[in-house]
Amino acid sequence: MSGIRDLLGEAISHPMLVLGSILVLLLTYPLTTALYNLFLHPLHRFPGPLLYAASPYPWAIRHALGTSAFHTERLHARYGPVVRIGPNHLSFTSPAAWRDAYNALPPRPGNKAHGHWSWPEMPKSKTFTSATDDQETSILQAEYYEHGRLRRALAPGFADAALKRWTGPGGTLKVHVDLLVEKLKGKCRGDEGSQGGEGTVLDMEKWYGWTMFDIGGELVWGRTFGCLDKEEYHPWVDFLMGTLKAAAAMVSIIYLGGRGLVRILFNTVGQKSIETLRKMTEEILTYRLGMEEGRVDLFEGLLKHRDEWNLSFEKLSTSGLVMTMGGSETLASSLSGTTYLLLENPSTWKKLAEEVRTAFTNADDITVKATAQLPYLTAVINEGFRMYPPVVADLVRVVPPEGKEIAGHFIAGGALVEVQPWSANHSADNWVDPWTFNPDRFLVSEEEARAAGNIFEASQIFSYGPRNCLGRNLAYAEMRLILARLVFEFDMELQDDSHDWIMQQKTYPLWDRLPLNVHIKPVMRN
Ligand code: HEM
Repeated sequence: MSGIRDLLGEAISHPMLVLGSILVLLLTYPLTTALYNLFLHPLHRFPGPLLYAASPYPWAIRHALGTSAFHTERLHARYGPVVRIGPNHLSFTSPAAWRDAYNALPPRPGNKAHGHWSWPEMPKSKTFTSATDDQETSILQAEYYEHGRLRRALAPGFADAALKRWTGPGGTLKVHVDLLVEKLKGKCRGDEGSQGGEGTVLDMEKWYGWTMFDIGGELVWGRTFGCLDKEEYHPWVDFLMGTLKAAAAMVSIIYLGGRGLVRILFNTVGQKSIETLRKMTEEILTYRLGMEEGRVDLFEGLLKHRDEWNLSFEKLSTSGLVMTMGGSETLASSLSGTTYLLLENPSTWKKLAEEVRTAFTNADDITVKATAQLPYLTAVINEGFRMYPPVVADLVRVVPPEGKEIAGHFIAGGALVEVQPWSANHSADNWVDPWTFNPDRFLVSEEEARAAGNIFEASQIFSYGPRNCLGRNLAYAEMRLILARLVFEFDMELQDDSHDWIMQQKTYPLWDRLPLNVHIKPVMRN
């Protein structure tokens, strides 16, 4: 006994031996974890690169760098419709996966009452939705019961009656589209008195962004941000867009188990930014709260329940912020992406111009209702959504404890699963020539398209199921109105420096859009 004690004492007193033991321990843990992930983990049979199966680092690093969505698509092209992109993380591309992972779960024994303990839907992964535990939740992060309540409260703001009011004559949308067109014509005129016959080169990405945030400001906060007028982003919008990269990095850190570190970052270096955002939002929200009751906008539904549900100032701020970003940033992407795709494929622009310019002779006749009758315009929008989905990834769900079948595979409880719109929308399993911008594929019925190899159901850019996008109809209305009006008013040509615009960008997982330089020239009419 004393021999062993002596031996241990001698070992501990030898610094090299102590250092060596610590090193071995440090190496053993990740090594055994990697071996477990590769050979014993419940997901070990799913295909994917060994490094991604063994360790969460490769995915996390790519996510923080904004390259994970493009890379996941390449992995699907190599490994098929299901790929293991992290030790406990699967990505799917098949349409069935949308249904299986995002729909409400059917009632099952022990789950009849949909009580608090049950899993009525696969919940969103908190790694992706909540950076800290003390954050106020918006509809995006809210859990099942709170989510249902918030969704019901917000729904009237998205109903047809509200939509008609904004899109009709004198409505917010029309006013802003008129302003956009006037501004662009002004830019083309340049010198006073010129008719703008030569046109000019503009960064359309910015013009779309300014327009969409001005509309978003009106619909959520009751006033425009004045971006179009000033031709620059409002500081609040600028600030919010600047946080996307940091948010992606936070997700990566949490993915690696560093939630504690994120909390520390929030409470130290992040404090100044949080305080700035709080102050700016306070001013905007105070203005909205001072407006008359009973407004028809996206926020009123929530305000109606303010006292009943004891909604805090923070809670209202977070909700307004999420709706502004969700409704404006996404549409700025779609308008920019669709314009780029049309101009990169001039025959599609020509076909759309023919349809719009034949249907209308007067700009005032271009309404949401009238543009809904243009089949090629709708096909262009759907194909633009497919090829440049504004939310490329990160709609991650957690499999319930008992496990679940997804797209024909049994997945163990606790696994993270997702369908990444970028991958599903570029999969050759779902589309013929997936990298070709071909709006014609959307001109036929769903059955005919399927027979030809195009599965419409695979493109779910608004997500799927009870948590899908509330703003879908509004998004279509805005896309139709703005695209039709611009095509009616202007000829456009892509500048050389904007070719290959999409693939040069990063995703966080919203697009970090680059300037889209377009030569625009007003269409001369008698
Ligand atoms: C092309 C445009 C748009 C796209 C691609 C889009 C996409 C999405 C996606 C993918 C989600 C689900 C997010 C998640 O599960 O975490 C979502 C939710 C949501 N979107 Fe949109 N969106 C668009 C436009 C809009 C607009 C114009 C509004 C209006 C403000 C809006 C409001 C919302 C709201 C309130 C939710 C939360 C729904 C819920 O959780 O029940 N979106 N959107």
